Amino acid sequence: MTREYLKKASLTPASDASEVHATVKSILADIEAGRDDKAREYAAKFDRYEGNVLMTQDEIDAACDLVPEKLKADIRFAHDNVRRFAELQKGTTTDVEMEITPGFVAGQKVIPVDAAGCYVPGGRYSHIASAIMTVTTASVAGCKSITACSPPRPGVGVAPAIVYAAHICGAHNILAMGGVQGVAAMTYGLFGLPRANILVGPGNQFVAEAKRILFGRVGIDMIAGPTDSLILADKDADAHIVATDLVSQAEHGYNSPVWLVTDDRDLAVKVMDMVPGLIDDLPELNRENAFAAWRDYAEVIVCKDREDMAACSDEYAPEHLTVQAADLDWWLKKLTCYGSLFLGEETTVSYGDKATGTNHVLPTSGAASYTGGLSVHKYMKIVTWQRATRDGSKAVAEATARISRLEGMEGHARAADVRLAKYFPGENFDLSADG
Ligand SMILES: NC(=O)C1=CN([C@@H]2O[C@H](COP(=O)(O)OP(=O)(O)OC[C@H]3O[C@@H](n4cnc5c(N)ncnc54)[C@H](O)[C@@H]3O)[C@@H](O)[C@H]2O)C=CC1
Ligand SMILES: O=C(O)[C@@H](O)CS(=O)(=O)O
Ligand SMILES: [Zn+2]
Repeated sequence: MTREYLKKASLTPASDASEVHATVKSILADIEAGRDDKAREYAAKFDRYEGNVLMTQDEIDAACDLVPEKLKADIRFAHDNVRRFAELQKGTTTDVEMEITPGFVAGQKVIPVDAAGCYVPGGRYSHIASAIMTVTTASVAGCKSITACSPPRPGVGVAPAIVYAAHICGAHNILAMGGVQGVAAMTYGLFGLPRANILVGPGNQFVAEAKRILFGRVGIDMIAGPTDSLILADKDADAHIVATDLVSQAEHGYNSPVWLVTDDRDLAVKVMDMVPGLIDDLPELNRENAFAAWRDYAEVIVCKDREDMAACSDEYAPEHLTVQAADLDWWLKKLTCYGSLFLGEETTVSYGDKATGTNHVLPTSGAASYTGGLSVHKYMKIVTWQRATRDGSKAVAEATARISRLEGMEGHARAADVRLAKYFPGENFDLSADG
């Protein structure tokens, strides 16, 4: 049996890519030329915001005062989990050194980048959790300057809970600016900010494209665009939970794909019957997003067995991958392409999105085939160093001279020759290409 598509997407995240590219490229060029004033113009155009951009301490304090105590406690709970997980990950990459050959030592040193620019999305929803995920990891990495930027609401500014989260997680600057203009402000060093060395954080297709275009002059974490999610479910999965979980991630936006992959046709049919009712039951904005995402981007695929399900999932390389099937250890071992994996019904993508401690800034649109999500490591440069004694350099110099000469790189070879001549006068070396 080949794979059977009970539902096939009519659109993919690449559908409007060239239009988005042209729009973003021209906004970036405009802002690079027109600096702060041009960025303000775009904020007025896209977000109807004309207020202060770089938040003052008084503005930050006033926003924090507006956040209810219970929500503050929840934000601190999530921050603590993300911080401790980031610290654990940081400990896995450390400075090391070894004596490569006698007298010749080579080492690795881990250095955090100076300035991190953290994008916190806020067009449709107030992504408090994204502020926690990005700022906390930058802070644990040891970045000296951390800027959080997020779209302001007209007449209000950045959502107070986002300001509170960015502040307690360690942001040094908070910028009331979203979209391409926010990304540009951090990259070009507008509003008195230092130029970012790395841009991190998720966002819509405009934000993701801005990061993609700017990559090279600034580092980026990855392409973390519109959310996507895949659920692997077998015959024993609870159809209501599977359907609820699919809808939970389709609400992100009209362009958020969700996919169900199963080897049980009956389960697939049950889930497809349930989804429209669950979408109807959502508040208006969420309903509109999920309705369009389910109609245009969702897929339901019946595979012949679990081997085929795993292969199918790896082809999608989803941002979020959930397994609601027997033998979770088998799946953990088998699956290779995902941003974050949720094993069993007892956990769910929403937990990881908001509070578990694993990062929710994750690769989308298949990028999980080559990268994982945001972690403390994305801010850390792993560099190398070396030093040698004169005796220790001898064997390396001889090999270098001969290899360089064989390559035709006489200048390189002579850098070795002069050292051999200086350190070992009177000794003869055969440093010819065929020596
Ligand atoms: N991959 C990941 O790890 C995560 C991804 N996300 C994704 O982040 C996204 C958030 O999107 P939004 O709510 O829209 O917030 P957003 O903050 O990413 O985008 C809002 C900004 O988009 C700009 N914009 C809107 N229309 C535009 C246009 N026509 N031309 C140029 N700029 C325009 C505006 O300047 C506005 O400030 C969703 O797609 C969600 O799925 C969210 C969290 C995590
Ligand atoms: O793409 C993601 O990771 C989002 O699901 C995270 S959140 O739900 O917007 O917090
Ligand atoms: Zn989510």
